[in-house]
Amino acid sequence: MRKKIVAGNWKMNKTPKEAVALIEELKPLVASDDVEVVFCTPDVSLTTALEAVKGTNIKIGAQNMYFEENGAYTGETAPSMLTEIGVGYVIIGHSERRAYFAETDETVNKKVLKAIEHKLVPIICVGESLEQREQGITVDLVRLQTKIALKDVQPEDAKNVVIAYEPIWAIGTGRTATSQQAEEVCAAIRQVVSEIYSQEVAEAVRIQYGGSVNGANAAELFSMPNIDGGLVGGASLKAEFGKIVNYK
Ligand SMILES: O=C(CO)COP(=O)(O)O
Repeated sequence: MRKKIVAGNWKMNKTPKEAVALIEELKPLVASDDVEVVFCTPDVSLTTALEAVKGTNIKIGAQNMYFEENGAYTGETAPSMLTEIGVGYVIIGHSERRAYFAETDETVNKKVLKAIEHKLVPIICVGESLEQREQGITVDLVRLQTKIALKDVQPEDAKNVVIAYEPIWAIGTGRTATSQQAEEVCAAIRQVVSEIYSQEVAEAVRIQYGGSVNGANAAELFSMPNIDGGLVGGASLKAEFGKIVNYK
């Protein structure tokens, strides 16, 4: 049985002080033995966030990292900088990074490989635009994004990655994919993982849905057979996140 994983992507929200206040508010609400809970905070809040979650099951993740070890890459964060402070997860290839910061399937793959080398769990984001959905190429596109992201990833490592299916048209719009739409694409992702590796790897890999997940729709989405939790934006910054984690 795959353990569900619900991650909050805080995006560029909350100063370090605000992050602590939010974590203190959410701590009692997100307590769960069944669900892995991750808060992905801005980099400058990671240290205080790690302090704030001590003694709980909550894990802390970053929202991005670079694929080099160190060097002249102004403004970037190296994987060892994350692991040294105790970060365990990192979002890779979010559609906002692809749209505003020129990330490509190839840089996503480099980051995934580097994250794995450093024993960070990558949360790899894939998903189509509205135009692509209307063209009927969603599954083709998401298959391709998944294949390129996992290039050269070894089967044992692939079992531990998390893939987040986030249709761009559903992000921050209040327009959630229906559970059938989300399930169809998450099933297609699991199918491509089984084609690349094996049924065993496909059964192990966790696939999240993201895009306007809220307290009211989480239960239906997360009960679908191929949806193993969610990557949550707006609603992860509110008490509502507790309802999403405890969706049952
Ligand atoms: O982009 C998202 C999570 O990474 C989803 O954002 P919203 O939940 O705000 O739609």
